[in-house]
Amino acid sequence: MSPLRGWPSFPDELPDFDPAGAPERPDALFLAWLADAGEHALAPHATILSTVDFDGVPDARVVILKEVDAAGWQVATSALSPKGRQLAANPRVALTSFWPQRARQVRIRGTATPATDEISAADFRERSPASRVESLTGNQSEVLTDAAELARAVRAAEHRVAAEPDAVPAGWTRYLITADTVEFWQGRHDRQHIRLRYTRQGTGWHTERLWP
Ligand SMILES: Cc1cc2nc3c(=O)[nH]c(=O)nc-3n(C[C@H](O)[C@H](O)[C@H](O)COP(=O)(O)O)c2cc1C
Repeated sequence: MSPLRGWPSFPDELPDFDPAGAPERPDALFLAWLADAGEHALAPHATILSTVDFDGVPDARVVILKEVDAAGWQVATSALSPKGRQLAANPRVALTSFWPQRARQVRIRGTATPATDEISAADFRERSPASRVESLTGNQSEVLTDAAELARAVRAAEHRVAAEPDAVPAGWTRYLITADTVEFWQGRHDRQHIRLRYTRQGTGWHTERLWP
C-alpha cells in the first residue's frame, strides 16, 4: 500500500455547517470561515489563484488575499509576472482556499479586474520593507542563472527602498476578483460532506446544495 495513504486529512473534531443558516452573500460566509480558520491555521488568507495561459493551459500558484468584501476578493501581484501577463490576456480565474484543520474548502470562479494605479500603489506602500525589496528586485519567475546577480539586484532594491520609501515597481497591481460562483465544502468523517454553492443572480445570489 502506498505510504501516502497513511496520512490523516482532517482532525477528529470538525466544525458543523448548517447551509440553512448560511448568510445571503458568499463574501460574508467566506469571511466567517476565514476568521474561524485563522484560529486554527497559519496563513488562512493564502489562497490558490488559477489562471489560464496563452495556450489555454491552466496555471496556479499561492497568493495572499488582501481584502474580501461585497465587491469581491482582492489579490496583488506584478502585472509583468507570468500570472499578470496571463490575466491581461484572459481575466477568467479561480481561487481555491483549503483549511485542512477545519476540513473546509472554498472554490471561487470569476473574473479579475485591475484596480486603479492609485489603489495599486497604496497596496504596495502598505507592504513590509522586506516584501517591497522582493518585488523591486524584479524578474519574477525568470530563469536565474547566476545567484550573484540576484544578490546584486536585492542590494540595489534595498538601497532603493531606503532612499525612496514611496517607490512602486512598474506593474504592481491590485486585482479585484468578481465571483460568478462560490462553493463552500465542509468535510465530514461520515463522508457526507456538506456543499453549498452560491451563483450570482442579478444583484443577489442563488444557493443550492451539491451532492458530496
Ligand atoms: C504563502 C505564499 C504567499 C504568496 N503570496 C503571493 C502574493 O500575494 N503575490 C504574488 O505575486 N506572489 C505570491 N506568492 C508567490 C507565488 O506563489 C508565485 O511563486 C509567484 O507570484 C510567481 O508566480 P507566476 O510565475 O505564476 O507569476 C506567494 C507564495 C506563497 C507560498
